[in-house]
Amino acid sequence: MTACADGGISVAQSQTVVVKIGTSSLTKKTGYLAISVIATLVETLCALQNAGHRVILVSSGAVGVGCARLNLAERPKTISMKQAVAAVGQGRLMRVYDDFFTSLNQPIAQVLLTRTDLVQRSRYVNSYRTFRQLLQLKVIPIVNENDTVAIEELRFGDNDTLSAQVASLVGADWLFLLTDVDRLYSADPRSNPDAQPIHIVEHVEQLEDLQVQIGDRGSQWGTGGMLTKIEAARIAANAGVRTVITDGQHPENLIKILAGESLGTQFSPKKTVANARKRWIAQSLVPAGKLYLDAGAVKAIQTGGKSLLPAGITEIEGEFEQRSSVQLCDAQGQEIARGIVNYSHSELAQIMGHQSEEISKILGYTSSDTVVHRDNLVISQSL
Ligand SMILES: Nc1ncnc2c1ncn2[C@@H]1O[C@H](COP(=O)(O)OP(=O)(O)O)[C@@H](O)[C@H]1O
Ligand SMILES: N[C@@H](CCC(=O)OP(=O)(O)O)C(=O)O
Repeated sequence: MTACADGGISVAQSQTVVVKIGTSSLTKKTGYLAISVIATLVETLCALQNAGHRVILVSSGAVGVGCARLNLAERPKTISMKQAVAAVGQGRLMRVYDDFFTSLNQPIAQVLLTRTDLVQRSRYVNSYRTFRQLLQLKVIPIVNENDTVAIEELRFGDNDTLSAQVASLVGADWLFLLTDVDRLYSADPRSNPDAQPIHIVEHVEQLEDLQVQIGDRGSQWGTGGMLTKIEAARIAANAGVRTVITDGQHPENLIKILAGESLGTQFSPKKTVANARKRWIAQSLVPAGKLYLDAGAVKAIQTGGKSLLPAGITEIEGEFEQRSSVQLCDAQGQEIARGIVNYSHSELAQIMGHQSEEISKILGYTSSDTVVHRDNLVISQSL
């Protein structure tokens, strides 16, 4: 990759590209499919695939298309209704994609994920292998959340986050978020006509300094608005993926952006990236509890790169088993790290504040000298 004079990036080699398209771009105000957008999207993805890139499409639209099919005027409010409507829409959506891709002789695959699929390490690795195999077969996987079976506590909830997790899982080079605005603005351009366009974001944290106002409400059919797109860009940047928020009405712009044109808002990836296992701990696992630490333990973890010992724990919150993910917090409740625990909450209640040598006397056995080993611990600032 080389930097262009206008700030864009020019790409010569084969890249792994994840493209997410939102409901607001796939459907018209009437709720019916935006056929010309889908046709251009399909042509663009096939062109990228034929140019030697590996392509994954994350497509929303199951709920929106299901609503149109059932003549519902607004997005369902109850979970069971949403799940039923998504089941109607997902099949139709894939039928349309298959017709378009087949006319360009491009095989596709449907991959429906729930958050649980990425929480368990073996399923996470298995999902990675499936994507790798599909890409080797030159198939374009089309991913969506498995809305019909996902339970509330273990949902991605929005496809921006899902697409970033997929980009991190497969080690993508690019994540494109296609939406109904052409880029990020200093405020929601729908309600602020004076909002200023933002072309490049070197660090996601910089948005706070720039005082960018991010509406959390999406369009009529969209889910997360800009908030979830920024969160997706943060997850992707931490995984070394470059994110671009760009206009869903013009999917053909993807080719221009890959060729170096500066369109949309580009988020630079981090230069040093945590390894895949640490990213899985920080981004895919859902914390089941909190451990509050004394100042000495906070310092040992934050600056000393040490494991967490029982002596440094002052309080435990939540009920969890061994090998669960927990948040490690300072006395003020601020998260400083995340990690996988070697003891359950009831075991920790007995050994907290004690020296590691006392564990076997208190519990009658020792699973480990550490509560969270440093290999299973990720500092929050680093991600
Ligand atoms: N700072 C901002 N810059 C651009 N758009 C914003 C901003 N804050 C909120 N938005 C809103 O986010 C919407 C896109 O989110 P959403 O409707 O969820 O899209 P999608 O269906 O593509 O995921 C835009 O239509 C816009 O009104
Ligand atoms: N999984 C849902 C989409 C959820 C979602 O994030 O929607 P959007 O904000 O339009 O990208 C569906 O297929 O309807």
